[in-house]
Amino acid sequence: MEILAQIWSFLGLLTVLQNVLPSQILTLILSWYESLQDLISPYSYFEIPEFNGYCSVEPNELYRQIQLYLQSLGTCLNSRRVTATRAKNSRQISFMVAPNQSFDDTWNGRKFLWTHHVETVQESLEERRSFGLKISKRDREFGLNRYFERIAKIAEEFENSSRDRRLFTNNGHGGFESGWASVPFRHPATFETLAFDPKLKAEITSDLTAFSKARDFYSRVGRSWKRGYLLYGPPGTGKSSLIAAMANFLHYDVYDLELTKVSDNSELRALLIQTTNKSIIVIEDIDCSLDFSDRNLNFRRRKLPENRKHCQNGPENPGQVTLSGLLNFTDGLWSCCGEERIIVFTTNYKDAIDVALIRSGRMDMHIRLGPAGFDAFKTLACNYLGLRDHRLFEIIEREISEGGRLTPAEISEIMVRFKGDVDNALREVVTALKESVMEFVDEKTDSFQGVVGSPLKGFGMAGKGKKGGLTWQEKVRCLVRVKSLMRSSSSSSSKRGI
Ligand SMILES: Nc1ncnc2c1ncn2[C@@H]1O[C@H](COP(=O)(O)OP(=O)(O)OP(=O)(O)O)[C@@H](O)[C@H]1O
Ligand SMILES: [Mg+2]
Repeated sequence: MEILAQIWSFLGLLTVLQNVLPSQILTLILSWYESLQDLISPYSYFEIPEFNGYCSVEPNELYRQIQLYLQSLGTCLNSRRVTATRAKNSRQISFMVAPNQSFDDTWNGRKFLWTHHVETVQESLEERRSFGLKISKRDREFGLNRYFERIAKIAEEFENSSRDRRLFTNNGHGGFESGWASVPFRHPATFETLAFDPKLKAEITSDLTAFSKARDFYSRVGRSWKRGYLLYGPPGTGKSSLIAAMANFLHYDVYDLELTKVSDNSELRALLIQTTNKSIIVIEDIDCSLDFSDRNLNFRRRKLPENRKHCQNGPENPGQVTLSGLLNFTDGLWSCCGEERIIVFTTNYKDAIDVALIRSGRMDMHIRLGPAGFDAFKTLACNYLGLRDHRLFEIIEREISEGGRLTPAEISEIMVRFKGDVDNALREVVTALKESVMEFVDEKTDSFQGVVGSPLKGFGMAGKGKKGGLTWQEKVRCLVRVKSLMRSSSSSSSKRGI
């Protein structure tokens, strides 16, 4: 009350003085009064404006961090009025202290009183926003820096975990502005739902975590903060799903770059410099997308076109971007624009790629995805059928160990078809595994016969024809024999220096 009375009388005095004193003297008196107040008040006051400087458009990072920090408290904000908003196409609700309302924060036994100031500038009708902080002078000395550090940390974590991520694609119209089109990224794949070797999973997740925390490391060693992954393996083994899981794990945006739609290297550069930090740039089927001829003519003569027979665009239509153009961005001068980016190439045929593109430093981690092992099968059974164990698991494990090769996509397709009918789903998996063993044996016996003549001679199978009439058990036995024969034939070949 006493302070109020003081202010009231001061304001009265001020009005009188305003009429008699020049404005410079008035300003001086005001600032003396404020200094005096600061001296006797037990509190310190801070003003954190939205922009750095009065007429500046440069955002104040501290304001943004405080905003995120308050948002992270969500419904725990103990302000009398809270505004709740949701962006279009978003699932996230954001909470914020309503304009000109206050909020109490307590940390380490110290109190911080925040006020969200919003005032409208009369001439332009623009809103000027800031946060005001009131703390006791004692706390200012002891804990303010650490309190702001804590705010920055929580704000970053909240931003990473809550921001809506987007999936971008180059729409092929070219040009700087219209290069990328985007939709919200909501792929459900995670490392928990992915079915592959648990050791490999752990290796990838720890590599990603280490990368995302390595800002200081990369700047210390003088490298741009990015990492390359090459994912290779047959169709349906989970390459695209793994990319989605990586993006979900790190909370990154995804840029799906369709190289065949990029007209030339300069358009590629324009597209890539528009990509944001904390993103994964994906080039799928790299072997079908790139002209490898400019760096390595021998490679092209040697390996093309037979290595591109599988490409849908046809072996001779890989797009106009050259290997040099891409390398210039992956680790040339342009590689330093932007940070915290992951570049992922996928291919079904690793051998079809120029080694220059996938050497370490460019593609740091090479990940082979193959047919489902027993662990992968168990993950799929748990995801699709809700099963942790079943009497047929043992048989399935044996089939897989004896050479049954189904991709996770094939197994999931069976499980979707028989969902709700666990026994039949598993029986179907067993049958499909057996068939895959037979196909494998057929392939191998064919190729082996090409090398050393008929391997079936001497197996007691003569007269049954080349492969026909064999049961799958016979074929498995045959395969084991074929394998050992192939081993001995290759070792004798190498001894002979072939
Ligand atoms: N490892 C896996 N774990 C769980 N599901 C998988 C896995 N691999 C494949 N699938 C299932 O199969 C479907 C196809 O997989 P995905 O597109 O990731 O394969 P891909 O290796 O990228 O194939 P392609 O080489 O044809 O592009 C996915 O939608 C997913 O349901
Ligand atoms: Mg794919």
